[in-house]
Amino acid sequence: MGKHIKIFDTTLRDGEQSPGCSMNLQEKIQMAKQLELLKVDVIEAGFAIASQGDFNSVKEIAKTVKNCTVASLARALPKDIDCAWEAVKYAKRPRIHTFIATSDIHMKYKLKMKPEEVLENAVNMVKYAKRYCEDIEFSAEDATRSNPKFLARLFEEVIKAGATVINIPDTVGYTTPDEFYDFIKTIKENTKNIHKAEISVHCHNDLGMAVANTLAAAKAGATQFECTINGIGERAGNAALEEIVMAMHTRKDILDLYCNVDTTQIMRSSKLLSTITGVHVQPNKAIVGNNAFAHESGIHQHGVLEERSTYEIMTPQSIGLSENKMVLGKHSGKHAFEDRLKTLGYHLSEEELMKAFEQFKELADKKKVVYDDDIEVIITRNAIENPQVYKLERFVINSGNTITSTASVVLIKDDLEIEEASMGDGPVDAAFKAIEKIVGINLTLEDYKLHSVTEGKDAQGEAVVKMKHNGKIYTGRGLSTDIVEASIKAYLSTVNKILYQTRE
Ligand SMILES: CC(=O)SCCNC(=O)CCNC(=O)[C@H](O)C(C)(C)COP(=O)(O)OP(=O)(O)OC[C@H]1O[C@@H](n2cnc3c(N)ncnc32)[C@H](O)[C@@H]1OP(=O)(O)O
Ligand SMILES: CC(C)C(=O)C(=O)O
Ligand SMILES: [Mg+2]
Repeated sequence: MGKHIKIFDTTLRDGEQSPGCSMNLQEKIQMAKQLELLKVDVIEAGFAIASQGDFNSVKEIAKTVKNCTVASLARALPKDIDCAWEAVKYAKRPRIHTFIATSDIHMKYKLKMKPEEVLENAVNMVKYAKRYCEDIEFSAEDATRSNPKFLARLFEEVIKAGATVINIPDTVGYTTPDEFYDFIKTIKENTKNIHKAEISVHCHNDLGMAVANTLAAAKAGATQFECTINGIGERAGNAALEEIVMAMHTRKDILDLYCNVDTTQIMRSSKLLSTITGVHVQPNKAIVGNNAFAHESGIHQHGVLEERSTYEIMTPQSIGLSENKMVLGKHSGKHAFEDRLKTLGYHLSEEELMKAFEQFKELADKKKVVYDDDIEVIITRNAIENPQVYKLERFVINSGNTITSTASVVLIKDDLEIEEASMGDGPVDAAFKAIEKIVGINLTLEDYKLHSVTEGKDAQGEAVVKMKHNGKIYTGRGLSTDIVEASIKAYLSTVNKILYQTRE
């Protein structure tokens, strides 16, 4: 089973300190309920003295949440502790979390206090908080840049004063995994009564090592991890809860740690937070990023289709996603394309498949993502296509609002290139006139429509043209991410239809 780790979620406190991540009362309550479903052990609901709104949020969360400890942060000041208690006292399991900085830099420049004053203050405030509440967490802010001997002495005294949890924050995200391991080991070895308190760690991500540092701390004896959903928090954020939890889950073989978190609630928690704050996670974010369970390249898609574990170390279901994503794009291969066709209900012959795949690759070179709609369009267009007498090779358009549009079009017929140029009333008209010169049949344009048939900024446009020839109307369609090209293709498809239907 391994060592049990308590998960202390500070999304609503440190997380909320991220620029742009403020939440109102209702949003905080909603998020707290989701954290309860996620089964975290502690919810740090806010910093009660920060504002009336924060006080109300902590108080309402304390009243609402039943299955987690609810904590409020408080500076080492009586007024902060009074306020924190007034807010958390409604909780089934309340905690006051008080802190003071212990590094020389913070003590000298920020607090303007001597180390002995800081120590005395810390002890007095833990005693003060203890009058209210049994569960007291004490944090030594900027611990990793503090003198370990001083820190051990201070911890020993605050444990004597009643602290139940000793938190060792890497406030500025400065440490490294090996260093943090050694640091905690030293603290443990030099704090005589350390066994009377839980050791907690709180890592920031300034150097991108918050999760690694957190996990390294467990080996040295930490049993509470402080973290946030999506890794939000001051500056570069805090250790991301989903990364810590899934690392423990996926690598139990070497980490030998477990926690109570229901991993299937991870995605929902991440999405709820993004929706509330309007701050989206980067697509390549571990665990909860849009691409974390997506495969675009052919070799990977083929591997995953054969056996998921070739390229997936966790199941999407384990974090609450229904399935992985096969994104079709220019790096995709035939296996994934054929698999998608089957999912869409198409069973093509080898020849049809090769043709459709070629068209798909051509399209994928122009579009970032080829959606199911794009594929449907390729297949249905192929099914209703007439033999192509003329094929578009290339075209050049010169157009603008102060010049007459000109088009030069090259078509292929019987493996020969035929080129013509023309002026026109706009780029499409110029292109149509150039084609007319090449094909030499008499056509009257009756109708011309253009619309988007697929999604995205690079959606495909479909042009539909109706042409009159010898008293009969012929319809042609053309598809491209470029609307002039779609129009030319539509025109050519009409021409080919006429030539096919009037052949002798
Ligand atoms: C590492 C962390 O994440 S710490 C938590 C950071 N979070 C926040 O600061 C968010 C909420 N903060 C706030 O709303 C405000 O800063 C308040 C209400 C806490 C304090 O506001 P103000 O009274 O206006 O003080 P201000 O924020 O400008 O300065 C901080 C004061 O707290 C003191 N202080 C800082 N930390 C501590 C501490 N742990 N214990 C005691 N005093 C402290 C500073 O020395 C400074 O004191 P001074 O006013 O006597 O110079
Ligand atoms: C208040 C403490 C725990 C903190 O957020 C930090 O040191 O980063
Ligand atoms: Mg912090």
